[in-house]
Parts: sequence; C-alpha cells; structure tokens
Amino acid sequence: MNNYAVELSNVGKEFQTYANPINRLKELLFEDREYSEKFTVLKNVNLRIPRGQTIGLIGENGSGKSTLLQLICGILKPTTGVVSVEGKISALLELGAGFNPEFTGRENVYMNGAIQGFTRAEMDVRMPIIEGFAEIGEFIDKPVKTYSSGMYVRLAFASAINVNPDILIVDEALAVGDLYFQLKCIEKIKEFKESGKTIIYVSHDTYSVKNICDYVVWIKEGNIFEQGDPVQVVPHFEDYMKLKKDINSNVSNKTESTSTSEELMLKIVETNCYEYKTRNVKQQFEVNDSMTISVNYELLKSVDEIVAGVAIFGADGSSICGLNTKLDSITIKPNLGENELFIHYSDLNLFPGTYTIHVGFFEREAVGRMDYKADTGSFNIISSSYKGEGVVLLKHEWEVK
Ligand SMILES: Nc1ncnc2c1ncn2[C@@H]1O[C@H](COP(=O)(O)OP(=O)(O)OP(=O)(O)O)[C@@H](O)[C@H]1O
Repeated sequence: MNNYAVELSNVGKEFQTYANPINRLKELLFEDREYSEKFTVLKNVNLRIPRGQTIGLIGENGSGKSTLLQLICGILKPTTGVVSVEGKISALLELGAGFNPEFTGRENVYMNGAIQGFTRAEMDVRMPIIEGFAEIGEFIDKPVKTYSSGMYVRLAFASAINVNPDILIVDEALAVGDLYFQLKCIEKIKEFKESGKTIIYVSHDTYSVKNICDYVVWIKEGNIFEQGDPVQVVPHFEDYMKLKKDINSNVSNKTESTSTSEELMLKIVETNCYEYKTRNVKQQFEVNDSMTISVNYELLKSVDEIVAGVAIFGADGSSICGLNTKLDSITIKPNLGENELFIHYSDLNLFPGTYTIHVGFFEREAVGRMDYKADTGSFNIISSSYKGEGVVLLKHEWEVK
C-alpha cells in the first residue's frame, strides 16, 4: 500500500462537442467524417493526495473541478494519463448527480450501498443510521424527484458518509443545506478527518476551505495553477477573483444578507457606531479617530459556541478589514436572548469617504452562517485638511539622505 489515496499522472480530459444533435447522428452514420469539435477541459494534471489529507479544490466556474472529481470517482475516463485511487470512494457530487429521481430515498440508499459493495443485510443495519442522520421523515419513502434541494442533500450526505468510505468527496453540497444540517455535516466531516480518512472538498466558499482543508489546489483553465497551504493559496485566488470582478464591475462583489429562516438560531437586530471614549452614537469620524461598533443580536436557540465577524467595506464594495472572534481567539459565551457585542478600533486611519459595515454570526467552526447582514450600518470619515490619497492612512515617516 503506498502513501497516496489518489494519484493523477499527466491527466487530460477532452470532450467532444457537437453544434447540434444532427451532427452527432451524422458522425455515427458516417464514421469517416468528423462532425464534432474537441474541447479540452483538463490538461496534464499531476496531483498526489496523501492518505489522511483534507484537500480543497478551488477555481472559478468552469475551470474543471467537477470534471477532475468525476475522473477520480471513475465516472469519467481520462483522455490521456492515469488516475489511480487506493480505497473506497464515497462521493457527494453536485446536486442532481447520484440519485435516481424516480426511486424513493430508501431505494436510492440501498442502490448506493450496493454500488459500494454492501449486501442487502449490511444495508439493513445501516439504513436506520442513514435515515436518522438525514431527518427527512416520511419523505424517505417518496420518490426523490419530489424532494426539495435541502432534503436531497440531507439524504445524499447521510448516505455518502455512512457507508464507511476511505475517501470522501464533497462537491459544493454543504452550501445547500440549512444551518442545522450544515453543523451536523461539519461535525461528521471532522470526525471523518480525525479518523485519518481522506477528504476532497470543493467549494466556492473560500472561508470554509481555509477552515476545513490542510492543503488546497487552485485549478485554472484546466491546469493546476497553484497549490499548497490554504492560508497562502486562498488569498491569491481571492485577489484574482476580485480583480476579475473589478474588471467586470457590473457584478457585485458583496455577499448578500442571509439568514436561514428554516432554523433561525440567531438574529442580528441592529448595528451602531459610537465614539470610542464617550460611547455616544456617531456617524462621522475624523481620519485618526477611534471608533466602536456595537452589534445587538438575539440568540434564539442554545448552541455551544458562536463566532462573530465584523467587516468594513469601502463605498466601491472593496473589503477594508474583516475580523472575527475565532481568528482573534476570543470566545463568546452564548446567552439566550438579547446580547450586545462591541468591537473597538483604537485608530481608524481611514481616508475620507463612506464605509459600510457587514456583520455575520457563525457556528464555532466559522463555516456555517447563523445570520449575516450586509450593509447593516455605515459611517463617514471626514478631514479638515488634505492628508493623502487612497483608503488607508498608513503610519509613516519620510527620510531624505
Ligand atoms: N460532458 C461534457 N461535455 C462537454 N463539455 C463539458 C462536459 N462536462 C463539462 N464540460 C465543460 O467543461 C468545463 C469544466 O466544467 P466543470 O464542471 O468541470 O467545471 P467546474 O470547475 O466544476 O465549474 P463549477 O465551479 O461551475 O461547478 C466547462 O466549460 C464545462 O462546460
């Protein structure tokens, strides 16, 4: 047994595309002529995933992440190169893949088990565990085509993780479920990780990639563009995506406000800006002023721990400073009912302009959102004299030699 769960050597994947279905038929009938075009999705990919690693795949839409996962799962064959996998894979691929919509949830779970090599008797033992984890009630005996996307992902995750795989593949699935279920999944993924199993995690949510993964691979236009420690690679990717958005500036780069209405655990009520010393509510600050932001929130359900985040954005939507209590090793004691949280900035050093405040509350891993409010408050920086250009007044000294 070697040390790698997955090895890709010079892997390439081409798809044949047809301008219309007639061309596909023509190609079948007239074998000597080509009516298709070749479309290269992956080029010369070399990747080794050590056993026990949690690896994140990131990349913009259409970069080839899902194709790569399908090659690892054996759903697709590579056009060039070799894919070798050691161990049993269980994949939670993008919504829509995996289950037969005409069959009931239960039938699909049994089918999934059979594909994984389990006998009916073995699946009889696992079925109550899967059913209990998914918590979809009587829908387990209804055709999957009647499921909401949330129900689908609940069953898909429960079924994928409870068949004792060596390698778990999670593609964008956690983004669909409600917070309560996300928390259960994150716990389960952590358990899985701690037991030394391999996880391949694909997500557009770079925050969760930084939190969950030990290693990250950035796929760009079908190639590995950068790989390594998530703390280093993810910011490069974020910068690249931000630059792209700035170029296509009609696309908003702000995160929308969200709260999971199904399982509301926490509600952000109000955000205010105060003068640092007097604690008077204030909207306008001088460049070098200090400021306090207060966040009133209501905790509606008891939880073990919560993480709070406050981010300041510029008028153009650029992120100026995003902080959270987990990154600063601050623990918030979760008290049911109304609470007030303060963050003190001792020296703003921002240039004149309007700034907006985004506030978010997360579960203890800071991956699942309990509530998030974009533009929940704002403040202005004014200046009686012209001090410079840009966003931030960096502390500085001039020297001439
Ligand atoms: N069966 C197919 N036939 C032709 N082209 C395909 C096929 N499957 C995928 N593609 C193309 O391959 C490219 C890569 O797709 P893929 O789904 O792997 O990207 P991705 O990085 O997972 O994107 P996303 O983040 O949007 O899920 C896309 O341009 C897609 O249109």
